[in-house]
Amino acid sequence: METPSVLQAVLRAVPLPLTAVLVVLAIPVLALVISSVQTGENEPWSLPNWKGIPVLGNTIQYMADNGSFIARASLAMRTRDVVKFSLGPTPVYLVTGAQNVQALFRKSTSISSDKFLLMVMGTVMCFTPKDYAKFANDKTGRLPEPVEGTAASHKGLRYWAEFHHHNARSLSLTSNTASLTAKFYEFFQERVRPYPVGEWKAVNLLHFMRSQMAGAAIKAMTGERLLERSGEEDLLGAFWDYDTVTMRLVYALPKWMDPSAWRIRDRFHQMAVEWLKKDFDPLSERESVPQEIDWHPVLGLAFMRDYLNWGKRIGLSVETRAGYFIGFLLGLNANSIPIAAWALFELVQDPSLWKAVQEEAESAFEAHPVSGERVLNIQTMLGLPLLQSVYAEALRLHVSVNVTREVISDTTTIAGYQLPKHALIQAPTYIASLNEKVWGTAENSASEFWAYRHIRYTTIHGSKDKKPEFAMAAGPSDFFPYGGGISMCPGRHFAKQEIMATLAIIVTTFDVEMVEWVTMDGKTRSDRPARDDLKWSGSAALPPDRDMKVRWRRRF
Ligand code: HEM
Repeated sequence: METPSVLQAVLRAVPLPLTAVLVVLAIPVLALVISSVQTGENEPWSLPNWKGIPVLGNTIQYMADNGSFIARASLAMRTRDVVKFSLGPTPVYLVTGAQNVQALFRKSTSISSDKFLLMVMGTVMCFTPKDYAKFANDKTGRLPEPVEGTAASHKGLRYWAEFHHHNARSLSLTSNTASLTAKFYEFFQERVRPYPVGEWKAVNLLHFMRSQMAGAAIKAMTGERLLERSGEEDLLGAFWDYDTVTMRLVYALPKWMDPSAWRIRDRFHQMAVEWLKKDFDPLSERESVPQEIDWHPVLGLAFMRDYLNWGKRIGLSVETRAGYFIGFLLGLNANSIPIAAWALFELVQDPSLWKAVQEEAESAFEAHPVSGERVLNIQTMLGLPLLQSVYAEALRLHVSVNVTREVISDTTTIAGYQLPKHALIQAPTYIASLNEKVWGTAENSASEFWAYRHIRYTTIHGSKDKKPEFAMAAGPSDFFPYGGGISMCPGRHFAKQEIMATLAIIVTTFDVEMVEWVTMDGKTRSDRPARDDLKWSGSAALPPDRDMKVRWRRRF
């Protein structure tokens, strides 16, 4: 069971005056640090400190209750495109609006996405201090050509460029995504098939997705040995616990202040270390598995094998390799699964929508030319307008990532404001994708799930009939759940295929009826529907804070 961080516990348990006293005690030290960070000229409007707590007010709220922080910032950003606040000693500029968001995603020598990843490497991804330093000292960037002026002073490997090549590029390749989707589809089907045809069974949907969708995705990516080694239930339990503490780790409170978060991380990390040490490395050394073998039961998919062997080749420790591997598992599951669950919740609550998606999804299944087995044609599925619209709507409503960049040149300009070196710029997806002016219509406000929001009807040539087509209801500056630019999520193609395939399989395989909302223990009836769990605000997809109990019956 996850325990709150010290900061959260203090905020919950201590009456504000005392919290304020604690904070005020820290002010002299912080004021000193803050005064040493240059701020830019021509400053944008500053967000007032939370509860009037001087210096640290916004930092406390950002770290302990990011959801409320973003809600407060969102109000301020109704009339402003840039708002400033301080996160500890670092000035942060929140931005919204097409030009500002696009400026973040453009190729640039002034801003970089490496800082945020470094924060993650040192905490969530368990890099050893020695390996962390290799990345921290490499200023040459991710592109094939080093950042101007850095090549001469750089010695040794270009870690960022290598990392980007293996991590991001490999997953962006269509062939790798196709392999992953094919395996995921196979293993997810295996988990749906055992349900008896025609018999009603009770299922908690979120729990089902967190166990079966995650189990199938991990097996597809890494083979079956990792799951068998600790037992699937234990491994997934450790994974979801780890997922719960990532925000606490990123805004790293020292271990002594928040030991449980680090213990939870270390437990899951250790499972990956054991797998690498006892299964992956010995077998990779004994046999060279050719690239043509796409999926191996102990070593996983070819591109994942390559990624893990790359770390070894360039001298990263087994702890660091296990660390970037568990970071990858986080990418693989922590966002797609809540989004798929939210989409399912919506479909179950609206039987006519379920039926419409079911009929549409049926059209993407066909008989396999050799075995005659019913299979999903992924390309056809990706073109289904309603299913795509449901997927996009779930992402729009439930992803809250503060896409982060650091100013790395002496200064840079956004919306006419000069931002100083080392300042952070953040574009919160939650502000852009809930903007009423952009997404709202007379019938459907921006905050509502409307399955048909991203569908337009076009005339069929020579006919009076109209045909539905998928078209995002707004542009990429208002919808960027996968970030953008060089560090844009490399898993986005797989995520889309995984989420849509999961929905297509479930709606076509089962008839479903809602029973009730339940709390996260899976048993206790909840008197309200699920809401976004804002503990994840700023970092990822927001999971539902309630589960939905349904009964379903296999149709064939
Ligand atoms: C709904 C699903 C997903 C969402 C909303 C999501 C969102 C994001 C976002 C916002 C970023 C940072 C982008 C930026 O800085 O501009 C990111 C990075 C990343 N994601 Fe995803 N992601 C999803 C699924 C996945 C999947 C399935 C994988 C792996 C199979 C994955 C792997 C990664 C990796 C490795 C990075 C780091 C990229 C880098 O910095 O070079 N993600 N993701």
